Amino acid sequence: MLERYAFDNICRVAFDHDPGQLPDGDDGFADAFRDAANLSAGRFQYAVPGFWMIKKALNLGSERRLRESIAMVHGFADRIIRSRREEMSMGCEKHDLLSRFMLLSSRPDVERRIRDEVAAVRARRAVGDLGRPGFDLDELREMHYVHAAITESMRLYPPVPVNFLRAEAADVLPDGTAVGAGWFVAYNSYAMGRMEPVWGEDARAYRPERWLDPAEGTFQPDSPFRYIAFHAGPRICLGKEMAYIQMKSIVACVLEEFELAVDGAYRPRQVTSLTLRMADGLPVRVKAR
Ligand code: HEM
Repeated sequence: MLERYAFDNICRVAFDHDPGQLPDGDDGFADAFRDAANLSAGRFQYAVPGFWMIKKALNLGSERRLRESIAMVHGFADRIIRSRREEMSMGCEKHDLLSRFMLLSSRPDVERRIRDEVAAVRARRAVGDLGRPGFDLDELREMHYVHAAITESMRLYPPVPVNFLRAEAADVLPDGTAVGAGWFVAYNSYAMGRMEPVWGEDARAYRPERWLDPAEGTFQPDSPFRYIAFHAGPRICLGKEMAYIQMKSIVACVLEEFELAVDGAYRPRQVTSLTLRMADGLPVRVKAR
């Protein structure tokens, strides 16, 4: 559900199109996009590296499906671009906002602290404004613990778990490692988020407090080269701040209204794709408060 929600929202921002994946819509574009991402990621998993090139040349199996999915995605994008050009030539443009969901690790103590913080922010409102649904930008900025809880979730479960870049020219990495022209350089954010040399002995523990100033309780950002979930350097994610606003807003609004219970014994099967996904979703018991 969270994935379908994220997809609807990113499409609203990028294309001003609602693929209607929520509540349980069916959209050829969404399926084609998902297939294209999964099949491209699958190219890295062949026992014989580069075998996909032969399948591609012969237009067989997964490569044929990938070609069809990409054609559908391109066709969709071309139609959107054409219609936007027409709209712009007629002098009308539309603007929209993006939301993006994330998975919050289920821990009753964390959930309680989030609720306390959200309630405290709401309580600071003027009396006549107390019941207004949602939170404005300033209120979201005051939610340091929510910010820390989300950041900590993405340290352990980065939405982009592995990232590959291709060196255009020969180069040398800061630690002296030589990289040849045309080489692929990959980093594994999922592994980095769990490494003791990077995060200390409690690297695998979900501990939002590690992001908070002990005295002030305010969020303390870390170097993007260490906390790599949004990439780092000149190509760092451009939507990071927007993503936080939306994730915080959703976490605050959902936890204000509902109690969520995840079966601690359930181990979701993670899928290797361009983004970190769970094969069968995450069953959650939801109770109105
Ligand atoms: C939790 C949410 C998000 C995560 C974890 C995330 C992560 C990333 C990562 C790792 C990259 C680098 C990809 C690469 O260079 O290979 C990236 C790039 C980018 N992201 Fe995000 N992203 C998120 C949300 C968003 C949102 C909401 C937007 C748009 C509003 C966005 C816009 C972009 C753009 C435009 C780039 C390309 C930047 C460039 O290459 O110069 N992202 N993101």
